[in-house]
Amino acid sequence: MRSTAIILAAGSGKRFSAKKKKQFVELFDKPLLYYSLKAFSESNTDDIIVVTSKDDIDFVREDIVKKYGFSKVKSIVAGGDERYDSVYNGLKEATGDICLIHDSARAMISVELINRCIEETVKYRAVVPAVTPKDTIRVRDGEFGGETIDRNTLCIIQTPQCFDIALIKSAFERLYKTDYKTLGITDDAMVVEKFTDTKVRLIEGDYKNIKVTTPEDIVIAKAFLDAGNFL
Ligand SMILES: Nc1ccn([C@@H]2O[C@H](COP(=O)(O)OP(=O)(O)OP(=O)(O)O)[C@@H](O)[C@H]2O)c(=O)n1
Ligand SMILES: C[C@](O)(CO)[C@H](O)COP(=O)(O)O
Repeated sequence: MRSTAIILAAGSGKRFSAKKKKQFVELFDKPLLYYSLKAFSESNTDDIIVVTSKDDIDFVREDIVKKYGFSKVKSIVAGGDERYDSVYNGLKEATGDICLIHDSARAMISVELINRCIEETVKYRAVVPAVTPKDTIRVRDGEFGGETIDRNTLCIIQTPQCFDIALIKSAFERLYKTDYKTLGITDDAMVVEKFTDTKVRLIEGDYKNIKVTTPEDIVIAKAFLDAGNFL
């Protein structure tokens, strides 16, 4: 089974509110995107597609992919306005049997989790990593807290989100035939479950697999790198 990873790096980082896009912010002299590319390159993934802003394609090719020798990268394509648009642009280039869709903002992704995702996707066709919340979770009700939800009935969804390639391509083709901008699509599992009859299997994620979203997160990511294999 051949696998293709789509590494998403075309966001604008509004919540990160920094001069530089978060996927290019450096940790130990390497851009955040480097860490996902390193992990997927060292994993059992066969091919990699990077999706980045049109203006950043040359930088990604010359200053990241070629500089660090990420030879599994087969193409670098332009992203779109929303995450799902970027995913769709990556899917147009994806080949093989299974596809792993990963946020480059989740720079602490491990080779172990990637390989486990591949193994599970070969069996179940649709797989996402998830972790159990550590905090108490409540529904918002205006300025007040609403119902408190039993956190053991909830899970925090991560990436890579992994699918049989024909399944995910078919789901996205159907998505774009609808009024998709009104659907509030925030991940790929939603698309598969809305537009196919496939249930998405949850596998154990990794608390280190955080999504760098606000400035505090880059400090946490640096601490994880500092900790190395200790954690
Ligand atoms: N149009 C987009 C939007 C997001 N992403 C990628 O999807 C991942 C998750 O998105 P998010 O963390 O929301 O990144 P941004 O959209 O950049 O952040 P913000 O919402 O704060 O602008 C990131 O790796 C981001 O680069 C993308 O490739 N194309
Ligand atoms: C795909 C995702 O990482 C799963 O938790 C998340 O939905 C991405 O959300 P974002 O707002 O695009 O960062």
